Amino acid sequence: MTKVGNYNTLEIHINAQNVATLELSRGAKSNAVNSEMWDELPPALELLDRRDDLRVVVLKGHGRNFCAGIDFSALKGLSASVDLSCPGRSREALRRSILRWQDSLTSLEKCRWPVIAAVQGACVGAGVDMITAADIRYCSADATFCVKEVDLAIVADMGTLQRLPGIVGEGVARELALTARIISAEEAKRVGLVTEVFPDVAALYAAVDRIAATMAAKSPLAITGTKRVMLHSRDMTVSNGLDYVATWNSAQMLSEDIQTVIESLARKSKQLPPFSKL
Ligand SMILES: CC/C=C\C=C\CC(=O)SCCNC(=O)CCNC(=O)[C@H](O)C(C)(C)COP(=O)(O)OP(=O)(O)OC[C@H]1O[C@@H](n2cnc3c(N)ncnc32)[C@H](O)[C@@H]1OP(=O)(O)O
Repeated sequence: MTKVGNYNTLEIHINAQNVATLELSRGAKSNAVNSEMWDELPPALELLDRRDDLRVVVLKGHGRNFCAGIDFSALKGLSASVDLSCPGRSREALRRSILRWQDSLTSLEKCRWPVIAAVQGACVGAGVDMITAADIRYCSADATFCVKEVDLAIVADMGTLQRLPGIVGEGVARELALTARIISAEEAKRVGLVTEVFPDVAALYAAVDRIAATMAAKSPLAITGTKRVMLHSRDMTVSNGLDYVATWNSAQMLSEDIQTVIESLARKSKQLPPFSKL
């Protein structure tokens, strides 16, 4: 494991399979997202995005809970930071702060490498925003999920209302967002918020390591292209998505990775061949 970057609220390690672990490291505060964490996420993900040798990012939370949502100090700081002498300027400043924090979580989507969220304990508010921007979600049996914002008298504005319907369906997303009901790991699996539930955190992390290693062994061109095309298609019509992937593949299908796979299949090899870094 090699540690990369230097952050106060995050820890990043990269293992021998080129899988990065991005850990929220405010365990003592249930990984509540303070203003420093909002600021540190984009450069951390840009650093991972830039690395040609990487293959997968695993997003974890240190300690008992995955993420307790926005740190109440950041929420207070947001309104305290605006200049109340001019309502127009105040609202413009607030809007820009909200957009900047939205971008912070969207950096999980912008990272070309797939992001797997591994959730234990509580995942609340901004924690749900965060995992809905990941590509795949798994959890341990003690995990709970809550779209908490209406209980704080706010409209969720960091991505859950936009991304959750595509993951669990419109009806379930509305029920969760309008009631702020806490759901268990089992219910999260039933509604499709997570793909699998593991008995405990050790089993969760072991399984995620295995899954990440499997993905890391595949063609990085195919993996990054699949993430990009699926994100593009999510926000487009089917015909627009098909057109996009035709253009994408006309640029990618001449890759040496495809030749390598075809040669390996011709040798009747049971294993994937090694692929060079991007
Ligand atoms: C522009 C707006 C942008 C973003 C908006 C986002 C909206 C949201 O995120 S809404 C959700 C806000 N979060 C919450 O309401 C959760 C509050 N916390 C809890 O309910 C619980 O702490 C828990 C997450 C269920 C975990 O419970 P437990 O395991 O019993 O731990 P605790 O002892 O309660 O907490 C440990 C430690 O963490 C501190 N902490 C927890 N949450 C927050 C928080 N949101 N902000 C700041 N600090 C938090 C808690 O105070 C404890 O610290 P101590 O120093 O030990 O007191």
